[in-house]
Amino acid sequence: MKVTVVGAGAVGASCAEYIAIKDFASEVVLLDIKEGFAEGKAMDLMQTASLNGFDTKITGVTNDYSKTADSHIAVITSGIPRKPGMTREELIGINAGIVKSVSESLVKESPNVILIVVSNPMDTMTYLAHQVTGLPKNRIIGMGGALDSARFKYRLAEALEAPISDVDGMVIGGHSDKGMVPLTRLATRNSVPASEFLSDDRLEQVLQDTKVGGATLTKLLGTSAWYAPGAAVSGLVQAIACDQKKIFPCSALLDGEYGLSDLCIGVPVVLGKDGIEKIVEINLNDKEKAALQESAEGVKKTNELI
Ligand SMILES: NC(=O)C1=CN([C@@H]2O[C@H](COP(=O)(O)OP(=O)(O)OC[C@H]3O[C@@H](n4cnc5c(N)ncnc54)[C@H](O)[C@@H]3O)[C@@H](O)[C@H]2O)C=CC1
Ligand SMILES: O=C([O-])CC(=O)C(=O)O
Repeated sequence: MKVTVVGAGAVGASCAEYIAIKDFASEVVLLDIKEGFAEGKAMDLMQTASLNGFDTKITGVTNDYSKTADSHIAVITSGIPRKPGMTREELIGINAGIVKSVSESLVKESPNVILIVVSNPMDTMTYLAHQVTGLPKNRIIGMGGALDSARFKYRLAEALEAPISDVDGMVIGGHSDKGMVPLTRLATRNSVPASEFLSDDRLEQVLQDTKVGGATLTKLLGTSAWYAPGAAVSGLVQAIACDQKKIFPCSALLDGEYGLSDLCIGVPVVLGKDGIEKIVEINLNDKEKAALQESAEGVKKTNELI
């Protein structure tokens, strides 16, 4: 199993590290446009192999797509991150051009590849990757919901004063400060609805904290987060590589599901060896439907900018 990660920056390197540590891929190719950068990151990571006990071979290349040939999965993290005070949408001017050329180059060398798009604004970049590559819709996946759900679980565990392994929850909708739809009604602590333990106000606070999860970290760090994003991507890569058939909320091209079409937005999907093997349609209540609809309108507005 060969995995390419484009962009050897904070998220790309973290993602390569988690993939390697889980030791399910034979090879990870890190590619960056900055001369020697991916080579350096790959060498540093390889020097953790004997310490962390993995056999995945990580190589780094400077913009040489021939080295990515016949990748099963490719992750696109190339592009600029936001700075405090910015929205993800403001990155579109620079990142759209990068995602377009990177997607084209990847597919040229690996026509059967499954693409995972991370660069922001992610839902629009996922839509753009569809437009420029024409790959079937199961083979382009946007990563946002897996990360947002991990942040939701973190906030739920904090509110419930419970271990994170005891809580479950999912975030659908666009990967943006306003567009995320944390499904508080369906959140649970060990199968018991979280609403049995938390007041409406506390659950609303969890929801709001989740939606600004990325912005909160960007303010603290001066740039956006990378550990949880890298771990979330590695989870998607593993689900595909190991044909796990796990459900993750991912940005998928919709064609009528949830009453939405012609956009990529976060919905629950089954991930397996063919990428998105199924879009799972869950019954939303009127409030959740309205929130998803509003989120979709926001994503469509951003899509108009490309
Ligand atoms: N979807 C999500 O949940 C998340 C998305 N992101 C997004 O991921 C992107 C990367 O974030 P970071 O890794 O923190 O940024 P970073 O600046 O640390 O790394 C980006 C890397 O991309 C490289 N790059 C730029 N243009 C390239 C090109 N044409 N070809 C190959 N490499 C190129 C840069 O040289 C740099 O090393 C940002 O757009 C950020 O907003 C970040 C976290 C979560
Ligand atoms: O906040 C950002 O800009 C990066 C990102 O998408 C996240 O960490 O959720």
